[in-house]
Amino acid sequence: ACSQKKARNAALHPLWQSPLTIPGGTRQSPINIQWRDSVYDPFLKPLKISYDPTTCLHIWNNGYSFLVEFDDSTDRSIIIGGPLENQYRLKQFHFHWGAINDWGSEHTVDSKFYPAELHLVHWNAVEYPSFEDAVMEGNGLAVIGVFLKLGARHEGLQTLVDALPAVRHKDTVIEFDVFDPSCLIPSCPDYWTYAGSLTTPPLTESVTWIIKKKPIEVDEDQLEAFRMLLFTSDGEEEKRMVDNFRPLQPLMNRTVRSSFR
Ligand SMILES: COc1ccc(C[C@H]2SC(=S)NC2=O)c(OC)c1
Ligand SMILES: [Zn+2]
Repeated sequence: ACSQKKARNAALHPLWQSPLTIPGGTRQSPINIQWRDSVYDPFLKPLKISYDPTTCLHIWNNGYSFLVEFDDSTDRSIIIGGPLENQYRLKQFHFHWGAINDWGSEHTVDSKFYPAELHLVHWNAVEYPSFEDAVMEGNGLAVIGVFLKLGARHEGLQTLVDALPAVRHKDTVIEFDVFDPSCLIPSCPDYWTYAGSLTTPPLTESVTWIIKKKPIEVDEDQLEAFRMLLFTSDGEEEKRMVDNFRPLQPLMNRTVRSSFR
């Protein structure tokens, strides 16, 4: 049986060959957000987002997702307010998606999957000297999650989609020097927030999650553009980059708060 398990594990994408849960993990992500169990917190502030589009650096395919990375050497692109004690600096954003539209998001709402989910990753540069340090601290990171649903074409996303063929293979990168990711965040201020973790190794429990209630709309061609990316490097047998989301994790002793009634 253990050799069967080993064989099954070997069939998994490297992302999931490591343990799916970390021993002793009490605040793992993603989770299902049960709307009726979330608790309205009147003390939650509005989230303030101020990004400088010229801090955008490049897009790269890291073999798990495609990331748009930002110059985080100054406080030019930051978020503040919401559930956060400090301001946090934008480091990168990336997406998770499925092979088909029935699944793809990491978080679910009342057990409903969305076809994709955007993560905007920020780190606490007020208290920690580097992103790598912040990744190891309970209040080190703040990730804004935005659900993508099938609908109208998203013009802001299209500039990103047009660049994807150039990063089709793992470890390819292209310059991408002006992009304002706030165009990917719904204007509706409503969000849920909870204490969680990275959703890929090292799975550290360092993320304050801010999950926007309203999804953004993207069209089928834009989702298909995500699905033509590859997990594999040029010259390797092609494996389509799809289903790059972690399974749901137990809520354990956590409450999800909402910024709205
Ligand atoms: C070593 O530090 C890391 C490693 C991996 C990711 C990406 C994961 S975590 C997340 S949220 N979604 C993802 O796919 C990081 O992002 C903050 C940070
Ligand atoms: Zn992510």
